[in-house]
Amino acid sequence: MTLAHLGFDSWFAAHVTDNTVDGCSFARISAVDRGSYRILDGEKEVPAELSGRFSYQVDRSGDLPCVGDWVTANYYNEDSAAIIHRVFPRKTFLRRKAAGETVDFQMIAANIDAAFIVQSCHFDFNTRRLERYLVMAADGRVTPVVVLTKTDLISRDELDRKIAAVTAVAAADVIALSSVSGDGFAEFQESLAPGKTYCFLGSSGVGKTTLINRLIGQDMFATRSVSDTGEGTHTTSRRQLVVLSRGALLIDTPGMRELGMIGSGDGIDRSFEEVSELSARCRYTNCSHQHEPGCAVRAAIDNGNVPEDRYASYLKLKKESSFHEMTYLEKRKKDKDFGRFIKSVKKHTKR
Ligand SMILES: Nc1nc2c(ncn2[C@@H]2O[C@H](COP(=O)(O)OP(=O)(O)OP(=O)(O)O)[C@@H](O)[C@H]2O)c(=O)[nH]1
Ligand SMILES: [Zn+2]
Repeated sequence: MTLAHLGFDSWFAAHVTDNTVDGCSFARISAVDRGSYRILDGEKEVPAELSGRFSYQVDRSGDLPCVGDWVTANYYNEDSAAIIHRVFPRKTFLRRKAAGETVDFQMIAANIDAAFIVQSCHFDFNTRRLERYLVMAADGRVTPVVVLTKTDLISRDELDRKIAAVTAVAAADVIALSSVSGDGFAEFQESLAPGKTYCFLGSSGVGKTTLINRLIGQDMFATRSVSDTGEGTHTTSRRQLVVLSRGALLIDTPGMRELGMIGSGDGIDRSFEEVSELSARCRYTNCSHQHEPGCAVRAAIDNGNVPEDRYASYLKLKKESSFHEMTYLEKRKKDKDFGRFIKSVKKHTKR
């Protein structure tokens, strides 16, 4: 297996710099457990820790490596352990607000090509909740795919209505399946591309674990737990990035299972594009869309082009996220700094 099989593509190759390379290898973070890491390079998976310099330079938790990150590392002790020197810029990410009053974000996973937003057709189905997950995906530029599970529990008509309700709020593909009858599973599995990274988001009980276990199946590489390597107390965590037998990559972290808090306003504007586009057409640039004359948003609600409840959830999400806007802007600036740093060194990526 090569780095390309683990998802190292031309985007990352273009972000290689002389600085990042000097004598280091590239690897992908496969597990994080309280400051200790596991890294994978296609041939081996070893425990790793951050270099002193890196630890010292990191000033916010979001800059620490998370599952799915590409890093540069030095191996030692006959390649049985490694030191992490740098984290590559993230192509995409999932993050949530850190607990408490801070404005920091907690990175949950990076470099995910598509997030499966799972809702059960049965009890969990809720388009408002779906919107939250869509915003979270849009925030980190992850492509959302909606998966409706437990189709065995409802009629075909009801399923059609649910699919229509999803497509009304989500610019995303919709997959419907049942892990009990097996309907839709094969198509779902075939939609996973080798070398692409996926994850599952959704409330507890919607059927994520059932689906993941079915995908992983009996694959030994995927299911062998990290602790099996017997390397002591730091390796008790389960591997969080697994390679499925058909070559697709799956990220499943404990943090992903407790998602719920949204990230930033930018994601909201992206997933409520029709609303944010309207607001650009209001007469006043600082329009509150409440009673100003020439308000394009109110006009669209009044003539039924934008459903009132959709607009209400847009406002609600905006309000929740405004507190974190600052952090996001800071982050953007940082990304720009990273951009300046880019010098392509393609020869280092031929492996
Ligand atoms: N009828 C039906 N039940 C299902 C289906 N998929 C899963 N279940 C059941 O739903 C329950 C919850 O499934 P899980 O896979 O544990 O759900 P989860 O989303 O992983 O939940 P957490 O582990 O709490 O995050 C279990 O009792 C499953 O057997 C399905 O397609 N149809
Ligand atoms: Zn307005």
